[in-house]
Amino acid sequence: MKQLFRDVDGGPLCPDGSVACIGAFDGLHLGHRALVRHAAERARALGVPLAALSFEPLPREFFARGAPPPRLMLPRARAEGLCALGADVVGLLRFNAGFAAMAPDAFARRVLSARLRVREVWVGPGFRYGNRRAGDLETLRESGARLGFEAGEIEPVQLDGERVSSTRIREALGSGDFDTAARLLGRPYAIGGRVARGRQLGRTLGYPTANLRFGGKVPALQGIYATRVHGVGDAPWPSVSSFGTRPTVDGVEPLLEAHLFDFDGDLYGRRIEVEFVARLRDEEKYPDLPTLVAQMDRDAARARDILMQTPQRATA
Ligand SMILES: Cc1cc2nc3c(=O)[nH]c(=O)nc-3n(C[C@H](O)[C@H](O)[C@H](O)COP(=O)(O)O)c2cc1C
Ligand SMILES: Nc1ncnc2c1ncn2[C@@H]1O[C@H](COP(=O)(O)OP(=O)(O)O)[C@@H](O)[C@H]1O
Repeated sequence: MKQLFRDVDGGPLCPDGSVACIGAFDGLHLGHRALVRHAAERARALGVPLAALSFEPLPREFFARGAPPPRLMLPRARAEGLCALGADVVGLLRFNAGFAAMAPDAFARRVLSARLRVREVWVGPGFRYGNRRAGDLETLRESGARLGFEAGEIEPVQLDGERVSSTRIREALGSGDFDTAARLLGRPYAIGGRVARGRQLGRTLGYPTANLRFGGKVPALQGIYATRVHGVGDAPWPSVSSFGTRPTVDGVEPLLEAHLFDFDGDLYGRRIEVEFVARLRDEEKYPDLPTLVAQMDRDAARARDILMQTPQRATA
């Protein structure tokens, strides 16, 4: 990670100026990538750093409160992805009541001007910001005229005649359509994290599983999947994974658990990425553990077959 900040106020982060791009950036799909890459080119042309601005929690999570909408990626993966696309500074601004109440011009003054000394700001089509979503490209340009920056928006990125959006990706993931999700994302859908300890029951069932927490967020998919785990061997590791609350063992917190085929070793604390290849079924509550294990045997056999027949999806 290059430089991460979370607060609206504080000292200038880019004293010699910057180019900024702003978005929720959930998923970092083809549209987000086009925006960040364009802003990165502008930053290079002007010889200043690129600041990518996003929010945590996501605005729609903040407003939904009780029933937050599912999300595609955790903040760490989003920040790392933004850096990989060319951001030198990443802002994951704390989206709280105070932030939501900020007028558009105050956002421009405090964040864009005081903290980042922006010279250009780039946003996606239809971008809105500030209290009651009152800010748009026009208000950004008005603030810029006073504060000394320019603002622009990129063309919408389309796929199959429709705009690429996080909503379309959530829908594709929900129905297990990983080909469509991968085409919208420009890479296969994967969830990364650090392997945590569980109840150590898996090994007694013959299925040790590397567990990833989803940080209390609502994932965009649930069920049993054929997967490939990145970060263990040199090549993606064939595996079968469960993403759910484990009703059979009275689980509560949703966990992503990956069982790596023909692997025996300690993964605790390791950073891995679980790439989703195909959906096998919904999670079920079984009457006892032998019934669950018999089903896991069938899941594992099917996952092996599918993985053998499915080539690695490409990254754009
Ligand atoms: C392929 C696979 C399928 C699973 N299917 C279910 C399921 O349908 N219902 C369920 O309650 N748990 C399911 N689980 C989760 C197990 O209950 C869990 O892995 C087990 O309790 C071990 O937990 P531990 O990692 O905390 O030791 C599945 C796990 C795997 C690897
Ligand atoms: N084939 C395997 N797939 C996944 N994890 C494995 C495997 N073999 C050993 N492990 C290790 O065992 C741990 C999982 O064992 P498990 O009994 O399910 O414990 P826990 O409940 O703590 O996840 C993993 O985190 C990893 O360190």
